[in-house]
This record gives sequence, structure tokens and C-alpha cells, in this order.
Amino acid sequence: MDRLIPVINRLQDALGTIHTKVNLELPQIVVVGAQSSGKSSVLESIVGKDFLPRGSGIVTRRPLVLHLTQTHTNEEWGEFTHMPGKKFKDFDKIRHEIEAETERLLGKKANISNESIFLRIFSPNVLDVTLVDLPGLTKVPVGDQPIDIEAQIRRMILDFITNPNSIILAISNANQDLANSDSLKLAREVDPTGDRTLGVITKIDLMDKGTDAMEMLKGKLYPLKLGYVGVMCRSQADINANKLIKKHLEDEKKFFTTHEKYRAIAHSMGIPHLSWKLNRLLMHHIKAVLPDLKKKVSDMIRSNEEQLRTYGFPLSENRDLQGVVMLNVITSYATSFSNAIEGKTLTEAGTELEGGAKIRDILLRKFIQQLKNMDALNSMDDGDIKNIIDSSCGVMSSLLIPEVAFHMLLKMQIKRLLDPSQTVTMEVYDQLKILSSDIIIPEAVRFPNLQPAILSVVDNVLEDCLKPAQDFITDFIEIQQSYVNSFHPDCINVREALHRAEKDVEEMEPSMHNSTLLLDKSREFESWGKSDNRFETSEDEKNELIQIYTIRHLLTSYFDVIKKNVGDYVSKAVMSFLVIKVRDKIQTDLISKLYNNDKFNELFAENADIPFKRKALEDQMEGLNIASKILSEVRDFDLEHN
Ligand SMILES: Nc1nc2c(ncn2[C@@H]2O[C@H](COP(=O)(O)OP(=O)(O)OP(=O)(O)O)[C@@H](O)[C@H]2O)c(=O)[nH]1
Repeated sequence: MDRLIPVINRLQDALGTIHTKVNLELPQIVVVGAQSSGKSSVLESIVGKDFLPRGSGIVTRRPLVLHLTQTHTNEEWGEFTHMPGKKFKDFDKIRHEIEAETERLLGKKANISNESIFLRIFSPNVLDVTLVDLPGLTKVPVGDQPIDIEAQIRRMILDFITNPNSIILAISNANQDLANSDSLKLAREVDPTGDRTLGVITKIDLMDKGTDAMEMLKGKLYPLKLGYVGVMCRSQADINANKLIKKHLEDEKKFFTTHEKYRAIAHSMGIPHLSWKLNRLLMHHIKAVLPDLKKKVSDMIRSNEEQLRTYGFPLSENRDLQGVVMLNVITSYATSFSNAIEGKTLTEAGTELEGGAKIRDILLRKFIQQLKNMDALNSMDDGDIKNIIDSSCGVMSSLLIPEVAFHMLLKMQIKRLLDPSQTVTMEVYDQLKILSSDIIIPEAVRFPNLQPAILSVVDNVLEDCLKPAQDFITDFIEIQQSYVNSFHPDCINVREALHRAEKDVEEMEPSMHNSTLLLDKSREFESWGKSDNRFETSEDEKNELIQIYTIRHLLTSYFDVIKKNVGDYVSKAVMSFLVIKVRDKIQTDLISKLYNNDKFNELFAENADIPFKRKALEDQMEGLNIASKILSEVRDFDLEHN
């Protein structure tokens, strides 16, 4: 299990060197404390060396990720990730390099940055652990510090400790009320149950005489599941006197073991115990999160690969590659269109009909039903029919079947079929338009000029096919009007119509005859003249009624047959002239208009942001691939048996 911490260290190093941030939420220990709470003192004591910048104001201005690696030689040295291969054996130089690297990014002003500095320390005196040192929480801006410095630092700390895999090392000094500890207050915001916060109480030696930190250390004042460790670091006077940490650690041990109160808990006090505890905590934590981490890395690699695939290769100026992509895009578009027409596109259950299914519904259900509902007589009453008979027969009014009137009436009714037929054609055309613009070809998305160019070709195809469909329908209705087949086998013959009409009139109340004819205004006037026999029906009137009813029967029967024909032929014409024709023409027209085109560079111009996004993803992939390789070295065996 001891090998687990270096694994995470290497992961942190690998991800730290790439420009695009990959947030794997790696397990790490984050040191949080108010200014002067003793953060630097604790870190230096853990390392056993003076190496952190000191001074007034905010000294730590960038996160310092500190990897401690135990060696088995007497040599001690540091290495920075930003200076690979360079060993710093002089720890004063490490301090200078931290300052220089901070200034390189931020200048001398008192501003801060989230960009970490990575420092590895190799020493026989450390236990493997990774600690992140952050700027101390400050209250009031001084000197050239930005006015919102407190908020900036808070945000940076929260950024690190919100990571659920981070252990919060919350530093508080013993000579201050724990309830006012800034580090514990901040830790509570992200870890309210105190599951991953370890408390460190510094400056225990500075407490007023007669008081002690036992209540704090036992977690009575502010309970934390990971508990508290009390430490005594060097005072300012010690530092000024260049007191060695090694010597001070002996004094710390003596302080706890001889103190009347702390003696009983001395084994769980002091810097060496803190180092040991951090090492154990981190190892157990890493062990717990590693399986999830492996999964997360492979998920990220997969989704990045998918995203990268949609970005494809940059195509500018590469005519051959452009040609290949153009053919692919055209074929994909034509296939998607065809699939949509044939209803192969899957739709979620319960949603509206789409594509071909919608077109079939419009043509075969809605349109046919609409025709069925059209009445042959279209609100024409007997008076209207009588008028037409009168005006069409002229002097030959005695003819039993007024054929001219029947043809005239039938033609009028057939004409009514043109409008719904043209409307349904337009509805299907509109559907095809929607369908064509709904098709998304992933490979084409990154070229903003390509999709509109495809749609413009498809629009022209639609336009080209609409006209013949409309013309056919106009002609077809005209043909129906111009010749009426009086012997159509599906229609009733004249004799049958006459027979039905006679029966209708027989069964009619006499008063009904009269009221029917009253609708003819001229007859109404005549009837009023013969006041005495106004309610009797003459033989002539009866004949007229039979004529009217015969025409009614014939019209209804013929109109039914013609409606069926129109329904059938118009649907077929729309399918064949419009839907099928468009489908078949799309591929050839796209090839002739787009493939044989000298504007490839214009069509294949990428969205301006794509090259940047591609670069960022490639960068991330580099880090993720290294991470995956490092993680694959930890076998499940290691996790189970340690
Ligand atoms: N006597 C005593 N002095 C301590 C102890 N810990 C820290 N100090 C002193 O307290 C002062 C602040 O300590 P630092 O370690 O610089 O505190 P810091 O939190 O890193 O402060 P900033 O870097 O300003 O955020 C220094 O003068 C230390 O010598 C301790 O346990 N006992």
C-alpha cells in the first residue's frame, strides 16, 4: 500500500503539466489556516527543513503542491515540475525558486492565482504524503493587496477543499477561541459532519498559564471525526536564532512528555505523530477512491474521444480529404433523408408522428377522410337544383332526365376537389422541408457553411418536384371534369336513379312537395295566385320533383366514385412526383452541385472555436492517457491485499 501515495503524486504531476485543466478530484491533503496560525511552521516541521518563503503580507500566493517521498539514502533534495531534472539540494534555493516562480506568473504585486507550483521533496526523514499549501486566510487588505483579497482567497481555498476526495488539514492556534477559528469555519462549509477534516492546534506552548488545550484536543469544543493533533513549532525567536528543526522536534517531544496535562496523550501529539497520521489517512483514502478514479479516467477518455471525433481533422486546403468528407456527408444526408421517409428513424414512443409516417398520415388518412366528408350536394337545396335545371333545359323542359344540368352540377362539384388536393400537396411539401432541415450530419456540424449549402440544394430539389405534382393534379381534376363516364360500373344507372327518385316523391307528404318548390321564387308567386288549390301538387310539379331527386341520386353516386379516384390518384401523384422523386434526386443533385464545386475551402471553413477546442481536448487526452497508464500499474491485487 505504501506504493499508493507515489501513484497519486505521479498523477498530480502528469495532470499538472498539461495546459487544459483535468479535474480528477485526486485525493490530497489541503492545508487551511488563517494568517500567522502557524501553517508554514507545521509544513516545515513535517519536512524537517526551512524552505518556505517568509515575510510580511501574503507570502503564499499560488497553491504549492508538496509531494513528500521517503528515500532510503541520506540525501535530501527537492525538484520542481516546472524545472524537470534539476535537483535542489540547498533548501534556501528551493525557497528562492518558489518566490521566483510565483513572481514569474504574478509579478511582485500582492495578487494571487489558482495555478499551482509542484514541488517534490525526497528525504529519509519524511513519510509519503501530498500536501497543498494555500494562501492564509486574511481579513483586511494591506498595502497593494486587491480590495477583495479575502473573497479571492476564500474562493481559492473552497475550490480545493470542495473536492470530496480532499482531506482538510485545518490549522488553528491554541491561544485563540476555537469557535473563531477561520479554518474550521471554512472546513465546516464543505464538510459539515467533519468526516474529512483533521484539526491541528498550534502554539500550545503560548497558552496562558493555568490554561490548557485538552478540551480542544479531545474534540469537546468542536468535534471532528478525524480528531485533533496538538503541535509545538518554533517561535519567532527560535527562527531568528536559526534553531534547527531537528533540535526543535526533540524539544517538542520533551514538552509533551513532561507536561502535567499532555503527558497522558503525548503519544498522539507532536509533528512526528501528525506526519504518521497524515500518511495513514492519505493511504487509506487513496485506497478507497482508486477504483472510482480508474473508472472516471476511462469514462473521460471515452467521452473525449467521442467529442474529438465530431471535431474531425482540420480539412482546410486538403482537396483530397475534403472530397472524401464531402462524399461521406452527402451519402449520410441522402441516407438519413431516405430512412426518414421510409420511417426507419426511431422516435420515442408516444411522441408525434415523424417523417414518412407523418406524410403517410396526411395523405392516406387525413386527406381521404376529408374527401369522404365532402357532400355531393354541398348545401345546394332543391330550389338551387331546380334553377339549374330550368336554366340548362331551356325550351326542352319536358325531358325526363335533364342531362345537361346533371353534367353542369357534377362539374361544379368536381371542381371543389381541386382545392383540398393542392392543399395536401403543399402540406406534404412542408413536411419534406421540415424533415430535410431536421437532418443533422455530425461530421458537417463543425463547418458552418456546409449545412446551409446542403439545404439550399435540397430546397431547389423540392421546388423542382413540386411543380410537376401540382400540374398533374390540376390536369387530373380537369380530366375528371371534362368527361363523365355515364356508364361507370360503380355508379347507379339512370333507371335506378329514376326509380329511387319516384319512390322518394311517393313517400313524401304532399305539403312537402309544395314547400320544396316554394323555394323557387317565381313558382311561389304563381302559387299565391291560385289561392284555393295552393296545397295540392300538380302532375308537372311532381315531374319536376322526380327530376330533382333523380339528379340528387346520380350526383351522389358519381361524386362518390370521383372522390375515390381523386383520393387514390392525388396520393399516388404526391408520393411519386414529390416524395419519391425528391428522395431519388437528392443524392445526384448534391453531388453535381456540391461535390463538383470549386468552393471547397469556403464550404469546409471550420467554426472559429473548433481548432481551440480540438487543441484543448488533445491536450487533456495526453494527460488522461498518462493517468490511465499510471493507474493501470495499480493492480486490483494491491488494493485488496494491503
Ligand atoms: N511559540 C510558538 N510559535 C509559533 C508556533 N507556531 C508558529 N509560531 C510562530 O507564529 C508565527 C507565524 O507562524 P507561521 O508558520 O509563519 O504562520 P503562517 O500561518 O504560515 O503565516 P502566514 O505565512 O503569514 O500565513 C511565526 O513567528 C512562528 O514562529 C508554535 O507552535 N509555538
